[in-house]
Amino acid sequence: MFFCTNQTLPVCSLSARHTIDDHLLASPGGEPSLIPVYNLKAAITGKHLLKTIIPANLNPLTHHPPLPAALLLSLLHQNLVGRRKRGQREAAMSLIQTSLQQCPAATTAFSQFLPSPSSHSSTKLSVRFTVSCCLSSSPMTSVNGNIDMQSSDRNEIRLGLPSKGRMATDTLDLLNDCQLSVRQLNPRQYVADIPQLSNVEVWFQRPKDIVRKLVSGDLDLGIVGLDTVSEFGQGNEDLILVHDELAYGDCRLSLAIPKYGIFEKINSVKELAQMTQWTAEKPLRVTTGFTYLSRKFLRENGLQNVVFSTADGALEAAPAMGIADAIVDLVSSGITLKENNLKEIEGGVLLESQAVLVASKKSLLGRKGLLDITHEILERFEAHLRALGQFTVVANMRGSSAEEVSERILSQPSLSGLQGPTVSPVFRKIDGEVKADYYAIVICVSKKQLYKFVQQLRAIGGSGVLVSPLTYIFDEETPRWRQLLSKLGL
Ligand SMILES: Nc1ncnc2c1ncn2[C@@H]1O[C@H](COP(=O)(O)OP(=O)(O)OP(=O)(O)O)[C@@H](O)[C@H]1O
Ligand SMILES: O=P(O)(O)OC[C@H]1O[C@H](OP(=O)(O)OP(=O)(O)O)[C@H](O)[C@@H]1O
Repeated sequence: MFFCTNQTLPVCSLSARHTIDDHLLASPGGEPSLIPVYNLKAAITGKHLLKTIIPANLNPLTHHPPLPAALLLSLLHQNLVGRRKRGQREAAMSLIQTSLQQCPAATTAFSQFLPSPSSHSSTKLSVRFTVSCCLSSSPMTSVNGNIDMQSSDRNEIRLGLPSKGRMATDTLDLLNDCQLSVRQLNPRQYVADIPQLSNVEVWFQRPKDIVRKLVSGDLDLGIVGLDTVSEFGQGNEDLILVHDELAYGDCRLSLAIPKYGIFEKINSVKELAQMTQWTAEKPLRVTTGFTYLSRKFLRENGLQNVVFSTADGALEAAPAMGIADAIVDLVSSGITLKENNLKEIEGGVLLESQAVLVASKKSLLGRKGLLDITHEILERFEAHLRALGQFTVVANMRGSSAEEVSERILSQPSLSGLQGPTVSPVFRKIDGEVKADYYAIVICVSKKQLYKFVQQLRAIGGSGVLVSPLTYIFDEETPRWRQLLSKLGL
């Protein structure tokens, strides 16, 4: 990413590698279908495809007010190394050229950089673009090398999801289970949408970048582990937990020390802090990816003389390599610690973590439509997660009236379900007359309690028990929604 200037206008250039193979291959009959992608007129208003080539933190197409027509798409580098026939390549180039010619500024750039046809000799077609936008006013600033497009200017709501790692698949599964499937046109594309939620852009990012971008205002909502929010959010009050228990990504952030040597008899943080070894000259050496939380935790636990080092993974190797005395890392099964001769100690858990839905408070209060979208996502998550732990049980019970059957059921507190049983008569023809001497009961039962429930039901005359999974349980109003409104002062 780089900046350049022209004489009168501030110009920002972004470069992004983008392969056009997929668009070519996807088109019926192998004919290039580049016009929607590279037609600059369409690009200015049609946000859809140009997003493919624009990095997450700048979207000139959705910039509001709309950018002046001088959106400059310049073809910088062309590397034709694909399985393209010469005719197809030429057709593609001609389409690009036609499209670019619709923007006078772009035409110049294109003719400057268009490679000669003789260079189209390889077997895979890939093109690197630079997207430049010229602005008559300058809403862009450069902050630590990042471009700040005054993100509040955009109209879309942005949801950040983990692009890879442990959380990625489970997050998509959760959304899928809530009928909020993410539609990603190309696995290499970092932007996607959720057809059920209009005006929502999904941006795939590394978990820590999701938190950073929530803080910078480049994302509005995100799903990451609580550990990541706590470490990279660093207590920032703009970050609000909308749902703090999404029921996956369970792990704990723990301090661990070797089982051997000077630590053999150390079994608690208190004992670790009381060791006389740690001095200003020879401090406790801790390797962690969570320096913010670790520093706070160790200080609060009386460990003053500590130095930190970081690594991107496999931290458990650090003590055995002689690089560290202790580590602070995520643990779930504990196998990695065990296999590396390390142990957790009493009082050494910094944080219990699982996946959470987090939002920017500023966005919630300022971005049009975000509160409604957040409400919908929250309701769907809550309804799905509540249902996950429950079965619906339908059973028959002989009785003289619905009230009498209900009384029998309610006499057993564990049979009362969420609000109480639904009891309805089962009509049969008895001696030529339609009568109800059986009642069907419908109750929600915790999955863990199912067998005990069936036994109790039988004990009071239940029979023909049918058990089925539940998809959603929508409550009257989710307590988390009320909590969110109160955190926002609404
Ligand atoms: N062993 C584990 N068991 C369960 N959940 C874990 C475990 N390790 C990590 N997690 C959760 O998954 C999240 C992502 O972890 P992962 O290691 O995949 O991140 P990453 O994107 O590869 O991070 P990094 O950018 O540091 O490489 C963590 O923040 C945590 O919430
Ligand atoms: O308690 P366990 O079930 O053994 O899991 C713990 C390990 O899982 C995570 O690492 P990950 O596998 O994501 O690899 P990494 O070390 O490269 O981050 C974490 O950093 C631990 O190393």
